[in-house]
Amino acid sequence: MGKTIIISNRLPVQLQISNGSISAIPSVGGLATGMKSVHSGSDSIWIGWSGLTDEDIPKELAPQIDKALAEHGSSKVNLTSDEVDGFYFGFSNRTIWPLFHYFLEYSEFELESWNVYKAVNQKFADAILEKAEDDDTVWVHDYQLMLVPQMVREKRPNISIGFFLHIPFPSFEIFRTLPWREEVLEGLLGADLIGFHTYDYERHFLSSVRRLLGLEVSFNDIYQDKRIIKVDSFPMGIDYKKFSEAAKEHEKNTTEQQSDLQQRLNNHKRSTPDAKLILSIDRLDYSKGIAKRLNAFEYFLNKYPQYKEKVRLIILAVPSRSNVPQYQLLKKEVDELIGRINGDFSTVSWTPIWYFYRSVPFENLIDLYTSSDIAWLTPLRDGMNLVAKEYVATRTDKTGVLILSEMAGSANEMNESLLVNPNNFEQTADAIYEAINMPKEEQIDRNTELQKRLERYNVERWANDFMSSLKEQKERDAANVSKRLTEHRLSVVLDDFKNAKKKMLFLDYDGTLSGFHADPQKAGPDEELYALLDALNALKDTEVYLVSGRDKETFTKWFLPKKYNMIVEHGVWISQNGEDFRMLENVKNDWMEKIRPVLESFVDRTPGSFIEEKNYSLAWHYRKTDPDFGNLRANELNTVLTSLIANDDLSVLNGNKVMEIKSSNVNKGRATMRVLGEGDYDFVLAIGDDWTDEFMFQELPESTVTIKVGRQNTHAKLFIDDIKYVRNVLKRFTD
Ligand SMILES: O=P(O)(O)OC[C@H]1O[C@H](O[C@H]2O[C@H](CO)[C@@H](O)[C@H](O)[C@H]2O)[C@H](O)[C@@H](O)[C@@H]1O
Ligand SMILES: O=c1ccn([C@@H]2O[C@H](COP(=O)(O)OP(=O)(O)O)[C@@H](O)[C@H]2O)c(=O)[nH]1
Repeated sequence: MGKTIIISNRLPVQLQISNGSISAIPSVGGLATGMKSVHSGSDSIWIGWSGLTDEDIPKELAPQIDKALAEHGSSKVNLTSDEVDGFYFGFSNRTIWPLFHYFLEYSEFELESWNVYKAVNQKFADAILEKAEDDDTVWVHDYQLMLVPQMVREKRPNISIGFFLHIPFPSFEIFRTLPWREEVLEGLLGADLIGFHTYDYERHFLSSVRRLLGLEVSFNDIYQDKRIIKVDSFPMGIDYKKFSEAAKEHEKNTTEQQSDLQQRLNNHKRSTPDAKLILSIDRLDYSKGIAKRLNAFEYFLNKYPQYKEKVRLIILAVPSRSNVPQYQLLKKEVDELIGRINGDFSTVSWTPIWYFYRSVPFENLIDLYTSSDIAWLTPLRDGMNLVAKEYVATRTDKTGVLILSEMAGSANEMNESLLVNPNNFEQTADAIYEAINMPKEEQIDRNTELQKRLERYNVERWANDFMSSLKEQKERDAANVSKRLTEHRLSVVLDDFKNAKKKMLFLDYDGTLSGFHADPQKAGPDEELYALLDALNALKDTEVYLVSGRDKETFTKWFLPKKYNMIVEHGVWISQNGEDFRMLENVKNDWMEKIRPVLESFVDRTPGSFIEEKNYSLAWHYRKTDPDFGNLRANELNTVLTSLIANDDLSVLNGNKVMEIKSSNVNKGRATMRVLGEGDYDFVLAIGDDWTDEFMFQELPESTVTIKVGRQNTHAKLFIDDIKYVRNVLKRFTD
């Protein structure tokens, strides 16, 4: 097991140079604060941006910079100020951040900053490649580095790569507006495991992958050519012990040991013992809803005037991304709002809002958390919001009320808090009222549950879960690879084939010999395929059967003149040596009158779907339908049909974007077994791609070489990645 390489834009510390000397200050923001705890306890290296541009660093200080970072287990990626502008202040925070937080109107789509984003992602990938060995694990973090997984994968196909997104993944309707949406998805799919904070973000991502890349998704696996990518949700926790113990220590402080801030907070408590302190802490970011919170506070004071002079709101707004115009505007808006509210409501002995625009050291954070009766955290959108968790962790006596926005990822796990929609002032004002008046016992009950969960699923557990899931995914991949039809395995199969006396090849058509097309009639054979099938049919002592679910008219047109052997409609019809099709099974089709209207009603209600009518079966195709909607309708149809056909001898086959209703005693396994019974074959091969081919894989004799096209679960013994490879393999039989 190799080392772990953590990679993120923000390192655990930010370097500053003043008067020729370097200082390292802790980074603010959930990614850095949370990952810091994970990093400190392991032998990982952390690669990221130091916070200084190349232009900021005098040549003579360069070695000291590396040394200062190495003390924190970190190493840097060098960025020029133009790169920081285009990559960080540009594409990351003027395009992706607003878009992924549903601020579509703030998103700028500039080709120039996209190009810088790509180039800088390449720089980060190169920094990993420089340090990584094949048995290392690379853990890439966040939206600034979404192209890195694929860039590393290209150069190191076997390395283990995890990616975690710390912000929301927006719904498809929002994500689709990004001009470079496919590139971003493909970048992420370079990872083996992609993690999100919540199931909602995960399903939005999967929906975009299905719709924009057309990839097959089964549960939380994405099937991409030769790889399976796992997607899952891992809600990030906090270093619970660090916060709860700091709070316990804090209680022991004598007055002299207390910070200035704590003394100021104490004065407040002393002067107005029955007044409540409400705390709001965020980076100054429009996604955090600070301006809205101020308006809601004003609304509260007007709705419940009895609380004037009885509540005080402390706003800690941490400076963030101040080169981005939207953040500058927000700063102005917040300053003005606070000025106005304080102007309107202040009395001689009371200012309703205390405002701090800065970041504070850890000990002051603990002062604020432990002194506040209520934490009011109502982002408009937030990937997780760790502050909410930190506040609860510091409540050593279990009192305190958390008012949390439904739009924060943490709301999913913090049901015992007062959850509000930040846009609903009425509800928010009532929540503040409820928080002020909540009996102590109820506060304790709620926090007891919250603390139990936060203590159990802490940041260490979160990181371990992610890493074990990544490891499992790699092992699963390796197990899968053990079934791949490698060159070595193929040569064994070819030897057996050559040494056999009487040989049989069963070949499925769609998805095996030919690719899919939205219109099945357009997926006809090409010249290369005819040439291949001619060559196979010319082989000595070898019989070849095309085994398909297709109707006999289509195969008559495509293949009868070639005199290929064919089994169609899953085994209803057979044609041998160019003879007309004859029935292999005695089946009826009078049931179709009952089923057809049901399928027609589904076609009417499912745009893009259509019915294919065969002699003895009906198929409902939904390849052209929106994938989520198609699957939903397919499930619905399955339920309707299952009850409808309960007394008939019919079954429903769920194929690749098609549902087919046919006689139960017809399937490819039974049909191929009948043909096989006509001779004494000592080599049999069956190859197919979908569910209907599993009948062959299961029913043919154990010695059969069964090959699945694709990576989905199968009864076949071997798998092949794609159609192109199928053709190459079959060509080898003719050499
Ligand atoms: O690095 P910055 O541009 O200064 O921004 C600070 C971080 O903000 C974002 O934090 C997110 O991660 C938290 C932990 O998972 C989560 O609780 C929060 O909801 C997110 O907004 C950003 O994702 C990080 O990359 C930044 O470093
Ligand atoms: O002055 C401050 C204020 C906040 N924080 C930390 O910044 C993080 C904020 O993370 P959160 O997930 O709430 O939001 P983000 O800023 O990452 O969007 C939390 O761990 C806080 O403890 C900090 O280090 N110094």
